[in-house]
Amino acid sequence: MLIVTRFPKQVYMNILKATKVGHRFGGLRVVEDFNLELYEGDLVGVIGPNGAGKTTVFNLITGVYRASSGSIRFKGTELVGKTPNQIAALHIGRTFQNIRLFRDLSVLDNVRIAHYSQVDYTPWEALLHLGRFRREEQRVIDHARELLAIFKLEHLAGEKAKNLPYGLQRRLEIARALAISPELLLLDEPAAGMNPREIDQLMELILWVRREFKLTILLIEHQMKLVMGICERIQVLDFGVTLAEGPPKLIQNHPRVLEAYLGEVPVK
Ligand SMILES: Nc1ncnc2c1ncn2[C@@H]1O[C@H](COP(=O)(O)OP(=O)(O)OP(=O)(O)O)[C@@H](O)[C@H]1O
Repeated sequence: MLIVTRFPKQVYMNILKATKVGHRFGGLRVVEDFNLELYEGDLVGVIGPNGAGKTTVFNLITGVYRASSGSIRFKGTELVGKTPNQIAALHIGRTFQNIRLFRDLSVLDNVRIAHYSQVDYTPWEALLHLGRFRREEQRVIDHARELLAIFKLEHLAGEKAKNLPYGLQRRLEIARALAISPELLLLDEPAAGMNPREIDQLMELILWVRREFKLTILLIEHQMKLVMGICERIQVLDFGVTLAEGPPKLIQNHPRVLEAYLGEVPVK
């Protein structure tokens, strides 16, 4: 296992290592020679123009797509070839670019359902409502309520998800992703559609969640304020190829990044 020393006396374990990852849709190569290393506690951003391959990278990590080539290792375990459920069971959580809540279920049930890949009872115990089933059910409900309280959504527990304002739906998605107790959290455009005040709150929330849940976070974002404000490292994709990577200051002034973004997104 690779380790890196960032500060004296502290070592950080390698969490994710993507090596020479490639992906094609038919004849179209959308990710090429993608490399990424994440260390425990990292907060890293992936940026790039529309269609650059960012969400595809998330889908490759989470098993939605199977990489055409290369390797993606999570704490040493190869993810390529695993199903999304198997990958979630390894404690890799994610949110989606287009909110994917169960719109007609309550806020509480949205978080509750996410726990079921990890409950510890047999179908028989569930059918007969035996002790272990009841205890597990209570544990799931308690944990779901705890998460709602953390995300200041507890008072909306009984409300249908679709009735929440957009910003709160995004927050609920993050709460739900935390239900599987992730070690690695992937956030796909968490600030999409948010107003500047909501973005400020989201930035604080992401930093707090990372600290509180001891997470490693990889996020895709078009909102440069958020990316430049909280990410320690940024990887820039364009046409599936990494254009640049490094700390925000370096990326902000990188000529190839400015060129790729010209006329699209203000980098400052
Ligand atoms: N299921 C699919 N089948 C075919 N092509 C796809 C599929 N999903 C994505 N693509 C193509 O792959 C390329 C990369 O798409 P991707 O969604 O990863 O980009 P992105 O960087 O996340 O873009 P955006 O910022 O607009 O979300 C695009 O050209 C897209 O049209």
